[in-house]
Amino acid sequence: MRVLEVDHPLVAHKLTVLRDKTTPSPVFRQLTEELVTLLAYEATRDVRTQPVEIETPVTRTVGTAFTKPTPLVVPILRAGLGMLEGMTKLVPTAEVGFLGMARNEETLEAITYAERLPADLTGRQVFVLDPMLATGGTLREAIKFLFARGAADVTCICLLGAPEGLKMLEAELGDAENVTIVLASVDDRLDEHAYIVPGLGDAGDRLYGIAG
Ligand SMILES: O=P(O)(O)OC[C@H]1O[C@H](OP(=O)(O)OP(=O)(O)O)[C@H](O)[C@@H]1O
Ligand SMILES: O=c1cc[nH]c(=O)[nH]1
Ligand SMILES: [Mg+2]
Repeated sequence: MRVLEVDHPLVAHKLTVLRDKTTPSPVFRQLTEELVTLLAYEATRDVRTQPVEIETPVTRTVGTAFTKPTPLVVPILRAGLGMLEGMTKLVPTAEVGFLGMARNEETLEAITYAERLPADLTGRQVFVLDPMLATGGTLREAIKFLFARGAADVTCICLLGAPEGLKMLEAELGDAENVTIVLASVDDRLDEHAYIVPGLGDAGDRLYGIAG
């Protein structure tokens, strides 16, 4: 498993405003989108491409095109939905599948309540979007699910991660060369409720309001 913490002043600045508890939802949504676009630039470095011959107004030349089938982007509902627009802006030809998952806040177990993905993901490159990697339970289940469907490799784009969650994923998937986690920051720790510290609070609530 590869972990890439993106070190860039634009990312650091936007993340600081995002963390601020006085930042209202509309600004939070806008910043999330902008951050994902910056992270996606790094996360797509190994996207599969092939040479393609084209004609410019001047001459014929060989350029680069995505290899088919195109990448599949999977936002994890709810909070991951706030990252979708930022990703598809950069990769507009990507297909999009959905996973609805929620962490039980008492047991911390991740449950899957919705799934709309191609039945066969054989050979597909998959980009998972979820802003928070706390205990890592949600991403572990999502990654397992995608490999069970045949995905070739999985890159998770997150805003924040906790060392505890990364350690757990490393222990479970450490040998997997086809898993990459790209984050804006690896924070300090989890608190007693398994919230990321310093974190940004509940990403879903800050994007969309309090869950029922
Ligand atoms: O690493 P974990 O400990 O599993 O926690 C992280 C998960 O918690 C949040 O979702 P949540 O369950 O709050 O659902 P929501 O997006 O609907 O708010 C977050 O978006 C992750 O999916
Ligand atoms: O800090 C955290 C942990 C889990 N889910 C969130 O939205 N935030
Ligand atoms: Mg939530």
